[in-house]
Amino acid sequence: MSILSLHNVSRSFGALKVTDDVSFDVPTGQALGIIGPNGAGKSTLFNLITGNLSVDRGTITFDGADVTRTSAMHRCLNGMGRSFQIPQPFGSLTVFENLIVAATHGRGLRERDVADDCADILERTELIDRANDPASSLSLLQRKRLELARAMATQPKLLLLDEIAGGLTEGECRALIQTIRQIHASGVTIIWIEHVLHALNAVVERLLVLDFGRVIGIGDPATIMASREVREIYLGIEV
Ligand SMILES: Nc1ncnc2c1ncn2[C@@H]1O[C@H](COP(=O)(O)OP(=O)(O)OP(=O)(O)O)[C@@H](O)[C@H]1O
Repeated sequence: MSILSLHNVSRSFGALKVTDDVSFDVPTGQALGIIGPNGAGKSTLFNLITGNLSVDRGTITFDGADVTRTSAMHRCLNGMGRSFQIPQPFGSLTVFENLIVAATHGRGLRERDVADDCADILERTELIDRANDPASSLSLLQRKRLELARAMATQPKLLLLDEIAGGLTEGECRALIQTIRQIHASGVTIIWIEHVLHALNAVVERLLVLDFGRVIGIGDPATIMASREVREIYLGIEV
């Protein structure tokens, strides 16, 4: 059973085809990693999946329903949560208030109905000690954790992570991986765009490679990373 299916999805910006006839399925409960060179179209693909951009052609099915023409808000309310490449929390609000905003808007509920869940998410993302501090006072790792927590506050069935490990030290990266593994183990399906390959490989069961907007490989991570095409195109290694 797939929670997400893309069928022949394409999108251009003017003459530039950024998403080119992309089709793939994500089985419920799986973690899928997406890799590819800068400009390959990874973030654009996320924006098409979440409804932040509209497709030119093709269909997107989420949780059994065709969502191709629905809004980003509709998809969020129905269980798609995402983080953004550049965290943009409400800096003057506290960490807890940031979660409340995400939860009330992302789930269509009132504050008193989401407060306990928000506290629980702050525990799981190791931010509970910073709950009453302004978001602007957080370290980079904590801002990444808040980005993750805000996505989790919408109670996603499918969590999309856009380069959440970028810029972290090795130790910070390991700590974040641990949290993401725990979220995945709790049953959340994950699609994760990442350049930090060891972080991806610690979590995902399948890898998809994009190049010039096309899927050039999808499968188990070891097979994908060993393939001649991926090594040539993505890693720039001549074989
Ligand atoms: N709104 C837009 N208008 C015009 N061109 C765009 C737009 N958004 C993205 N592009 C172009 O589409 C291509 C793919 O961009 P995208 O951000 O999806 O790539 P990416 O794989 O996520 O890159 P990175 O790894 O650097 O984040 C790039 O050439 C980019 O300049």
